Amino acid sequence: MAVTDGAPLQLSEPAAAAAAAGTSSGPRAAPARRRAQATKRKRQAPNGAPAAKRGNGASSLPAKKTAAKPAQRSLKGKAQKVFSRKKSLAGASERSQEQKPGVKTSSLFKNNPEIPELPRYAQGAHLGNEGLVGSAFFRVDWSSCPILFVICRPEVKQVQEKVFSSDAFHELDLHPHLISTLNTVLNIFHMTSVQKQSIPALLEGRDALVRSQTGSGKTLAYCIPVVQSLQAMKTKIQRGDGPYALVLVPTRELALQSFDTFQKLLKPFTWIVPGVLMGGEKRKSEKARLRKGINILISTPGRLVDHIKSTKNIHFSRIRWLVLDEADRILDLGFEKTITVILNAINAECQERQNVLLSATLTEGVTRLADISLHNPVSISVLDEGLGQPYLTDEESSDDSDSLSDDDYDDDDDDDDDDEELDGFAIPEGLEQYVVVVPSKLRLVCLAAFILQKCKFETDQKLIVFFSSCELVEFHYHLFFQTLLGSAGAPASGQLPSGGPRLTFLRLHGNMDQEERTAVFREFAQAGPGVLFCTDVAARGLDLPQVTWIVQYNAPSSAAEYIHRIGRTARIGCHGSSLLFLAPSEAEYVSSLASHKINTSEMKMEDILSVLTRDDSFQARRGGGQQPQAVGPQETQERATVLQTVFEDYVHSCEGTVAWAKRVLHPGLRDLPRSLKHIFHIRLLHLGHVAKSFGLRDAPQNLGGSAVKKRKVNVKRPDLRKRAQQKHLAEALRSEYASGLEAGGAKAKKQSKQAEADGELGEPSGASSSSSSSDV
Ligand SMILES: Nc1ncnc2c1ncn2[C@@H]1O[C@H](COP(=O)(O)OP(=O)(O)OP(=O)(O)O)[C@@H](O)[C@H]1O
Repeated sequence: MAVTDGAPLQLSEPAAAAAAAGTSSGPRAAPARRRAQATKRKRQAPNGAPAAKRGNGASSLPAKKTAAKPAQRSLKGKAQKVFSRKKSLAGASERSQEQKPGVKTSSLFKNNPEIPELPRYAQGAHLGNEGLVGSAFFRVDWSSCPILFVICRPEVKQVQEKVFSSDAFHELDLHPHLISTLNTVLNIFHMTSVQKQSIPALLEGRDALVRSQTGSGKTLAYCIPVVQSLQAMKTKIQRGDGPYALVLVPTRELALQSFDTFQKLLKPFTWIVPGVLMGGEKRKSEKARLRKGINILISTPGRLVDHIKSTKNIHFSRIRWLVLDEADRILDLGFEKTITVILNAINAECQERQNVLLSATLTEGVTRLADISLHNPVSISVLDEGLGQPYLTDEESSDDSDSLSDDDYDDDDDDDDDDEELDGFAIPEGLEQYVVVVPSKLRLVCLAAFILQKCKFETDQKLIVFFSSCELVEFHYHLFFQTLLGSAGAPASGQLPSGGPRLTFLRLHGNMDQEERTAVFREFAQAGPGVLFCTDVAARGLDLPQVTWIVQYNAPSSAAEYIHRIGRTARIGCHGSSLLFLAPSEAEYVSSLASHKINTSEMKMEDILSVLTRDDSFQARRGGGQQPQAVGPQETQERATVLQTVFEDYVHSCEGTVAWAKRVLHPGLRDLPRSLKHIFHIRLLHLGHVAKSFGLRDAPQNLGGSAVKKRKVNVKRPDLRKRAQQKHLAEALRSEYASGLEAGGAKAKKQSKQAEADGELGEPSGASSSSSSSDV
């Protein structure tokens, strides 16, 4: 991999000097002139970043429903407050620094909990830098790491699956134009393993239950037989005939993806018209398209039910194919009842059809769905033999995703298993998985350093960074965009080679309007190097080419989610890597993953941070420039402090951003599986330290200085405890729904009702979610 020199990022002198001295210039120190200049620039996009609403992430506006207006406003034009290239601004800042003592940036490297040693088989990875040795890096403070644990897990192997077969498409009995489209338009010649097994069976007219790893070509496995059979119908299909094939997918992006694939395959068969229905689109124009006729109908379940109820021109009398893609996800999102309504509607009009159900995992719910939707199906699984049963037993499958109760926060109740459905699930061979254990205080700088490492010092890097909620995505997107883009994203500086890496920041989550989501999805799919900040809205099924790294900044809610997230890289036989961030108190999660045959290697935080020594933008400056620069670990620490100061200065540059940072700080309030509560729990984190990872200088008052104290009170007073549990539950539900995917809880119900009223049911329906999965 080519390594390039980094472009220096020019910190204003005082910021650097303050950081070197452990201080920073506070926002109030900024003179009026500087503010005025910043305001003047407000509407100018930072260098290299467009000012459009969407696009490469240049927008200063958080997505519609996410961030509060004051915070939005405060963000505009702030970036260069810190990264000013203008001497006059630096000078102004310097003067203010002299006039008013700055705010101290407390040490990032003191009083951190010890980083526990991971089991030997989880180690060995490094970034390729001359390493800093971590042993002397931290002072142990056991008081902030109250729980000791012993890691003990079985040795596991990464499951591997042969992606490609040696069989070419032309060996199949397909229309020659279909084969040439595959070869010339899609540039595809040989079948993947799952295609090799599925396509012949489907061409024979069988129903099929298909299970295969992420990125193994499942979409074409059903698209090809559908197109082949429809173009071959004796009576030529007319547009006005309506749907011959119905494809149900869980999310809008997947609907678009499937639609794109059909569109390509149908190029030689122009009389067959594909169409997509999905939440977020205008219902009226969808009705008009239905009236004209759609022969291959791709839809999200909620929106289809909406049309079934309200659109006269929808009928299923000619349906020959029913495809349920990502069936596990459809059920996870609470669409069981919705699917039942759709099945009943189709069955009422036609019985004779082929049914295909594709799922990465086979839970009990998926099995039930297969039972009611498939007839004598062929079961296709291209996983290694002996990797477990395709179906789960009742005991293995505890489908409780939508049955949260107060007990979810009951510390004593650990009788549940989080991610039961992974037996036999495959991780692509070319995927290397890493974990980095980072104390809370250093989280933010570590993520920034990793992004800089990949995007500034390496070429052709495309990263997806997963967060657990829309708010977290918005917050970090803006924070990084405003503070880092000056260095890596706007390589006007001569040190980056011309045509070299150019950093793009994008974000994708469920609170963005559909137009923006579609644009971002398409842009990132086609983009070169860049970083996509997202929720799990992008975790499943999305085919985003050439993604090299998956970063999980917030841990996934289950091992299944972990696999879906990392499945966005190393697709279709390519190589890719993933990195999971964990706090020291969360290190045991490595064992939990290993128990599901998910084997990670450790990446050292020090190695990630050491990239900062290659970037003189973060050089700490000393008074008069007399003292020698630090070297080795000390230099890394100083530069990390400079970077943290940049973040803190930015966040504290106005009340809006401080308030925003406080609002998104909800550690441990996510809907995590009960069996993992002992790993991911707010009481195990030091809130003051966590606050630093949001660019805050102190722990927010309203969250209390010590979560441990809170807990003690709650233990003594059950009534308070219960109330706290309910509050946590509400937060968890809100957070999960806010990811744009998960449904459940009062808010989801309310939203669903609203959506029903608006006729916008493309996204998961809370009403459906609250229904019991056993209804199917
Ligand atoms: N036979 C093939 N040869 C080369 N590339 C292929 C082949 N089949 C599919 N692809 C490409 O592989 C990528 C992944 O395919 P696809 O999205 O269908 O995978 P998937 O199994 O549905 O993944 P996921 O489980 O994540 O949804 C796509 O870009 C697709 O064009």
